[in-house]
Amino acid sequence: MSGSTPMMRQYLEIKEQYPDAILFFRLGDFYEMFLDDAVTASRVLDITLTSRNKGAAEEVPLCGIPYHSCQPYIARLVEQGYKVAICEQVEDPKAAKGIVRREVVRVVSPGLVVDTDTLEPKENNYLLAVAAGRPGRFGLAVVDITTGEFSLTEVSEPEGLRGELLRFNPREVLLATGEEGEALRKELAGILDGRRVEWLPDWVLAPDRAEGALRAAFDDAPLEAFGCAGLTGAIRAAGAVLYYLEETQKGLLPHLRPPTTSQGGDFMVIDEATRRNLELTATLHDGRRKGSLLGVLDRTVTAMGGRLLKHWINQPLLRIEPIQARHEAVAELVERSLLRDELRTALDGVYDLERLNGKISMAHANAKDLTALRASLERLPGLVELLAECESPRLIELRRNIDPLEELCALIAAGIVDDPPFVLRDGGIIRDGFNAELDELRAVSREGKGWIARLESQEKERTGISSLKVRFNKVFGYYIEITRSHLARVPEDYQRRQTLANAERYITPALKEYEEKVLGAEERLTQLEFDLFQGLRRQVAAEGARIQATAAALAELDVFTALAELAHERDYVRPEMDESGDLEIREGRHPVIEAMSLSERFVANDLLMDTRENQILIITGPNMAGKSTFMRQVALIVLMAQMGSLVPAGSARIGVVDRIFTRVGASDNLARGQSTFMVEMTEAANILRHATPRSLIVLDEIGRGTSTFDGLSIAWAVAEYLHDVPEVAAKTLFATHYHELIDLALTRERVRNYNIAVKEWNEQIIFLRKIVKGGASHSYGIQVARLAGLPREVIDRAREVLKNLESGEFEGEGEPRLARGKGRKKAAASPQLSLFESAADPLRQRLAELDVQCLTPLQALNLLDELKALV
Ligand SMILES: Nc1ncnc2c1ncn2[C@@H]1O[C@H](COP(=O)(O)OP(=O)(O)OP(=O)(O)O)[C@@H](O)[C@H]1O
Repeated sequence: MSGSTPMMRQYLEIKEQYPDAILFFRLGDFYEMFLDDAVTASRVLDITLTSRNKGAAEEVPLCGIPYHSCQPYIARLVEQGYKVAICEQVEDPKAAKGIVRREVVRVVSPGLVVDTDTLEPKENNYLLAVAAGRPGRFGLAVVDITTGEFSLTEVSEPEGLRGELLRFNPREVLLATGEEGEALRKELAGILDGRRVEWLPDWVLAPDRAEGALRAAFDDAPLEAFGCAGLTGAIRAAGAVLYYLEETQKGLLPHLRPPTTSQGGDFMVIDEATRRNLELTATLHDGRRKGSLLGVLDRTVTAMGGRLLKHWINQPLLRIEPIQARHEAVAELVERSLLRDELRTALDGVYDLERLNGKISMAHANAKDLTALRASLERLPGLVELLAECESPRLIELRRNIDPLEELCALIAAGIVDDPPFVLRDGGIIRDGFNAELDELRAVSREGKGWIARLESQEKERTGISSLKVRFNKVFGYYIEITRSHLARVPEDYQRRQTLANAERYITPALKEYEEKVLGAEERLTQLEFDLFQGLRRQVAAEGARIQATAAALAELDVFTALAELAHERDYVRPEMDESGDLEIREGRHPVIEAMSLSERFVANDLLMDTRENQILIITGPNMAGKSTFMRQVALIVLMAQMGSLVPAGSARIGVVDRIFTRVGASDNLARGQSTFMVEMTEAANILRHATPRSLIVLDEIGRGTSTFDGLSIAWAVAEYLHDVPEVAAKTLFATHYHELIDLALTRERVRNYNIAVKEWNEQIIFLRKIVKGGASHSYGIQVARLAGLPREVIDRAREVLKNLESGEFEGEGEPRLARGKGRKKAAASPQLSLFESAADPLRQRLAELDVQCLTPLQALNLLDELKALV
């Protein structure tokens, strides 16, 4: 219907290839959108919707934006999750026979933004592909096209996959159509919200094709070079990413780095729940950086450093030597405060070399980007010299890795003026003396302009007309303008060109001669400048790998100096690292809470955990006492130590931890269609399945989301399991309001009780914030409720009810009912406990038949259910 004109036919043909994108169709100085695209774009961009052939049967909705200010419009559409295909005129309209040839030159989507002005400087903008690997394994490929970073990972559990997705936090995710993609979408439910999902045809991910594409992208290197040989999932995901880049960027990106591959075992594993709960890079309540660990730690002065720091927080190390190497570098910079200041001052003037390099190699960079590169490179010799003083091996290595790129710096300095314009087509970019032809053309143009400028005063004098003016416009070029009242004095040699209401415009042969010179020279000039600029940009792009290597070294240097600055300011210490499995922290503090302005001073606390005597610490104490704070602070100190930072403590000895698990609070995950309790149990099951004796577990009030007895039973069983089963015997911090759990220490040798001290005073409680040995006898829930302002009657009645409950909780001899009985088979030597003292015989029998060793956590849960039914 709308294809009645050749242009519309061309439009529809192109649009057919990009059905899911909004097509920006270049028409002269505008990008036009038609039909449904126009309706959508006019709504999202708030621009006027008009139509072609208005009123006719073939009315076509239409809207447009000027091409020279298209960036903000593209950014807004992409921000809203749309994909934009940019279709340009690819031949000169003057030279075209018939309709101008048009092609899509680039597609922009949330994961493919190259206009770095619209991106957060200290955040990567990731595009991520997920693909299934060998049974039970998942591969991921991640790209940031602004920096050229490309990495592959394989994980072996769905939890790991979700954790990785959260770690990279991509704006766009690539999945294969068909069953595989559908299954992955279900697996990632909740996590994909707010991210664009692009569905790729499944043949793209065929293992052979993907492998071929990956190798072809990097000089046919063998897969071993990328460390991904045999990792089918990672290779397939890489194939997906490369395909999408090829399709949308029209050719691969020259600055894309060969991928690096990581697998389980390289970094500390932090699952999805733990990442969120510990608020590593975003807070739980508003998802912002401020208030998170990253928010506190980030003192970097460059965008590259900011992004690297985030990586480090997200990927703490496991091997002692590299951890210590980082500590040593930071510690040296803490000591040398003058050097640190100088380094930070020098780094402060360094622009985002990674993204500049990306722009340069994708040919998006303008002259200002090259001067920014030059200004950054000029800092390098100074930085290298400052680093010459350093002694720690990592800093010495960084110094070696900084390539001063002096010839590149000199090239840009010689070629580009100090403060060039943003626009590339209007000249004024290339420095005098860089190119002889350019200098000559400039001289001609200058001379001509000078002659024309002098003409005005000469002619005024010759004609005696004081209001005579020499002017220029695009239609007539240069002309002489004389007002009506002086027409009588116009000389013979003036030739009239135009008559206005109160003036006449003239030219002279000499004026036209000079005009030709000037305009000819200028036209040639701008073209030549543009060509020279492009040549320069290509020369710089050819050194992309060196720029990237230097950028990486600078980013790391920035992170070291930033961590040192923070450590100095907040009085952190260098932790001692070993493989002992112990955690010994003196005067530890919570890095984020201590940095907030509290009404009270932050109270430091000690901790001792090991695998011999202090494996499980049961922490009791009233609400609001500081249990969660204490446990999180331990986890954060361990994580900070292993990422290479110094830690907020008086002293610390950290036995390297392989995973940190947390089960904290009630984090609803209704998006996954699970209840609060179900989420809690799923997380607990995950912990029991994956913990190792080298792990650290933080359990905050497990079992709270169900009835008291059910919850207590589960908490009890979980603690016993962590104690008794050697394969999962992780160091565990277990905060609880079930005071019955204190009794676990009676029967389990590596369980210790602690509580957070409070003082009672006039029915009030005073929080002392000190962790002390022993269990708390009391939860003071009612006092805290009173602090919160519950009405007096409610508080009084609660006291009464509590009294009744408490009297029922103990038996005649004052023993808690829970502390008696048979307990698990394993603890034969200890006093026997049973939760089910009064149960009838079938229950006993069922219990006796049980082989606890053979139960999975899920079976254990089902069993509990069954046992309860028997009761
Ligand atoms: N060591 C400390 N020094 C100073 N203030 C602290 C300390 N620990 C905790 N606080 C303050 O107490 C508040 C409550 O702490 P937290 O949430 O850890 O208590 P909790 O015992 O886990 O409470 P609940 O059992 O109700 O969850 C914190 O928000 C913080 O402001």
